[in-house]
Amino acid sequence: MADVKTHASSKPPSRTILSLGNLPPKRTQFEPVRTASRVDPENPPWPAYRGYHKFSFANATMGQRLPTILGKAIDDTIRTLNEEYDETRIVDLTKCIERMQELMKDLQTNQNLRVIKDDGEGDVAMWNKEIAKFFRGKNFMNATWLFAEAYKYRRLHECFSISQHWKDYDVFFRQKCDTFSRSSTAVFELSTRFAEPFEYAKQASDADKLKAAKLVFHELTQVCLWGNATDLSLLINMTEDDIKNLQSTGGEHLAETEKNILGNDLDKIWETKVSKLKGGRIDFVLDNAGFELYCDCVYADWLIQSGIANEIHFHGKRFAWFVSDVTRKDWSWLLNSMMYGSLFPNASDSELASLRQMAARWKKYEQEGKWVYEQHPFWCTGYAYWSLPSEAPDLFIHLAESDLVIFKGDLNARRLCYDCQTPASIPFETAIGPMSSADGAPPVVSLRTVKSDVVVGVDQERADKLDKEEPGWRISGKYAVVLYSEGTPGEPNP
Ligand SMILES: O=P(O)(O)OC[C@H]1O[C@](O)(CO)[C@@H](O)[C@@H]1O
Repeated sequence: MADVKTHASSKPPSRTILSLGNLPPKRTQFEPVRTASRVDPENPPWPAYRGYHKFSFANATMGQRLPTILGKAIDDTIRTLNEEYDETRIVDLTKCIERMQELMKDLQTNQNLRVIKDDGEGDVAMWNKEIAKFFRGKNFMNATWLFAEAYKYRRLHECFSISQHWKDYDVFFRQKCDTFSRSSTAVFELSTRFAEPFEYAKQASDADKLKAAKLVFHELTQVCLWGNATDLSLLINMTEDDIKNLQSTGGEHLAETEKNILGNDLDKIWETKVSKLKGGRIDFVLDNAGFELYCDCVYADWLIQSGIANEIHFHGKRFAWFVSDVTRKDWSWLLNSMMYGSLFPNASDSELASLRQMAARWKKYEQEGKWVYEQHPFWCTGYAYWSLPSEAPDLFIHLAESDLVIFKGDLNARRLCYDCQTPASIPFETAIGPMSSADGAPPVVSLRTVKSDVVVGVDQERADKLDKEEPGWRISGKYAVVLYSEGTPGEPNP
């Protein structure tokens, strides 16, 4: 073999200096970096966040938060194990715990992402196609944060879904129930206002009614928005008072917090959409169980009573997801414990009656088909919503029939915007790509308290100032956005 160092071709070429004076000037900003057709889960429209990025919340989440969350999940399962008496179930659950410990090892030693085992769930094909096409050879820290974090929750589900007796076990269920029962002040603040059917003043003219409806819309949308501040995955060490502060629902507090809504389309949503809607269909893509779900339901109740909607679809998760997301069990738990439970030992009889009155009405909505709870497998995948029309066309066509789709919370916002380093000033419509521009894309609202890096639809100067003066503002949950896209009416063509 020729010595590479002395071979003629290894000599550096002599330097040629080009004069480029007549070419167009260099640009420094290219937006978006990738056009929709070149975007894929490993290559979002702007550079992705990844676990190894120390500048991003991805790093703390993948490195510390996820192992802590998994450790608590193991503790919960051991508690259940200690309460079990049947030998076959005990042996079966012990294996689930061993699988969780293996997952912990994979996470802490940053293993490559393997395929999901076939546990008969409707999402296995979607997961494995995405892993095979885009994440082969990637590990927890260098895969995109959105995918790696979602993948961890799917692997956690697999620990149970391949068991015999514990397929639907929810390691976060105890915690979810617990926060709702610790939210009594805000729970009764709302139930005592909204238990009685909503009515306009007797002499009110149509104009008065519209004005009153606008005010209620403004305030209830904010109640629904700030209900998202109580997120179990972040509030592990919260005191009762901290929770109370986050949940204040009084008018004064709302006026104060409206200043913290950095991108605020509330008026636009009312003027162009909600005020014109009569007997429409509204969809909620839910986020957290317990108090946030309760706020969503209070809001949905008013949307029905005011005649704005006659059908509400609630989209939840099929299994335990990002700690506190709503599953069907959480949904039933909320309505039934409001109706029959004894969660609030210090509440007065009249407060408890208000809660039961509301629960009875909500259950009736369900029986009448005015409220529909759904759980499409796509919601528990690692795909961003840019992929919703192509990966879940049935779901897209279903959403296209809605008059308004409200996406709750931070994770939904991350998935709408592809969870990448989008400049803050990029308009919401651009940031959500096909969910705004695809044929049939429905009107979409994002109600989000900001708890992770990606922020769009916000004045760039304000975002830059906060980056400089208030480090941590992107993950504190102190700020929020209410962003709206009108969509692209027409026949869906996913
Ligand atoms: O319940 P939310 O509002 O979706 O928030 C979930 C939290 O978890 C994260 O996914 C990070 O783990 C962030 O999106 C956010 O901090």
